[in-house]
Amino acid sequence: MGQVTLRSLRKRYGDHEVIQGIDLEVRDGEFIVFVGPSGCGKSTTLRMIAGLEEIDSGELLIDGVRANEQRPADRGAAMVFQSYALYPHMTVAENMGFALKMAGVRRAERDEQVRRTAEVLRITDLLDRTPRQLSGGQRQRVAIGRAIVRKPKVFLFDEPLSNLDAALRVDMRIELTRLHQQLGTTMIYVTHDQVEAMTMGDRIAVFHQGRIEQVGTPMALYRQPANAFVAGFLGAPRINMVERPPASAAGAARQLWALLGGAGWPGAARLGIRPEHLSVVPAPADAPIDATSAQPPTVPATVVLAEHLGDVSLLHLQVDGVQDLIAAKLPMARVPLRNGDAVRLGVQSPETLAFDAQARALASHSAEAALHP
Ligand SMILES: Nc1ncnc2c1ncn2[C@@H]1O[C@H](COP(=O)(O)OP(=O)(O)OP(=O)(O)O)[C@@H](O)[C@H]1O
Repeated sequence: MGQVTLRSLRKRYGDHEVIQGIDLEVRDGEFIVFVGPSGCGKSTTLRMIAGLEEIDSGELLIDGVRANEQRPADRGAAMVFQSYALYPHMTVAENMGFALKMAGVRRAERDEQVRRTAEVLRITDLLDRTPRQLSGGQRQRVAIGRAIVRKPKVFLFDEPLSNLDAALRVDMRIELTRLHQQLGTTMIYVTHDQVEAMTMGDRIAVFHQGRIEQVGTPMALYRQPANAFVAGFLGAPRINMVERPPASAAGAARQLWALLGGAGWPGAARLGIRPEHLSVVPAPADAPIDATSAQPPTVPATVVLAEHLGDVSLLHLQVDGVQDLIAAKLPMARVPLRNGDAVRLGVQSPETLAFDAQARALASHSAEAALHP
């Protein structure tokens, strides 16, 4: 079993309350990702679960038993750090077997467990090396191996991939996901990388300023964020946020609001649309719009920056009277668009999100009808 319950958890450093009452139920066998910007309290929460930080108030339960006062070694949690924290003078095998040695496990049994774990992680040929003789990715595997041999109820990962280069991070993401499927052990994984969160977690907890904003599956958070912060944190490029235009705004700004279905959201202060839900076609900005045409409506825009990435193109567009640039993500444009080109911006998929003045998401109702009356 490896169920972790946080009840009204709080932590203060001096005058600064860095954890402001966190409630969370991590299910047995789940891979949950804590994600959020730097300083939002992810690591502190993880360290309180590990027993490396004291809990000021609230309750931590592991498998239903209060763990606030338990020593770290008695909690059944094993932590893997960003810095690997390997003993430099020990071999890989000694590093991996050290915790078992301290726990008084006999040599033969220790060696057997280290051998089996090394096979799972495919590092058998590295067992006699010292950490200095390993690459970053290999060191990280050893650090994970050292946690596995202890057969913990819960793995705690603190940004374990952030010292690796981009290609290796992708490999290790796959590796860790595979390991989770193989072991079935609860994993709590801290990262500020939204791609890791989206691809690895059964569920994601989005942290912000010492609180959890929302917990849910990656797709639920992506498609039904509770507020503008969660909507903006998941997804790259970020979701486009368009403020309700004042009556005096340029015609294009009001057209954009209408294009996004603003009429269906009387209480909305702003609308959000993801870059992949927009469409862009080349067009002279001053071409007359045929009001009787059956073509879906579009808005004139100008390409400020076109990034052609091979598979997709990212276009950053200026719409007259709209403060922020609008990002659109398209399959690599057949007609290559260049900086300065005039285009027409449309909506490909009617997945607009709406937020009130307090940045809370409004429930969807007639927005789709407004987009396609
Ligand atoms: N030992 C400490 N003493 C004082 N303040 C601390 C201490 N540890 C963390 N903090 C503060 O607590 C807040 C939360 O830190 P924490 O490390 O949990 O954030 P995080 O979300 O993990 O950020 P990062 O992604 O940058 O690691 C920050 O404002 C940090 O400066």
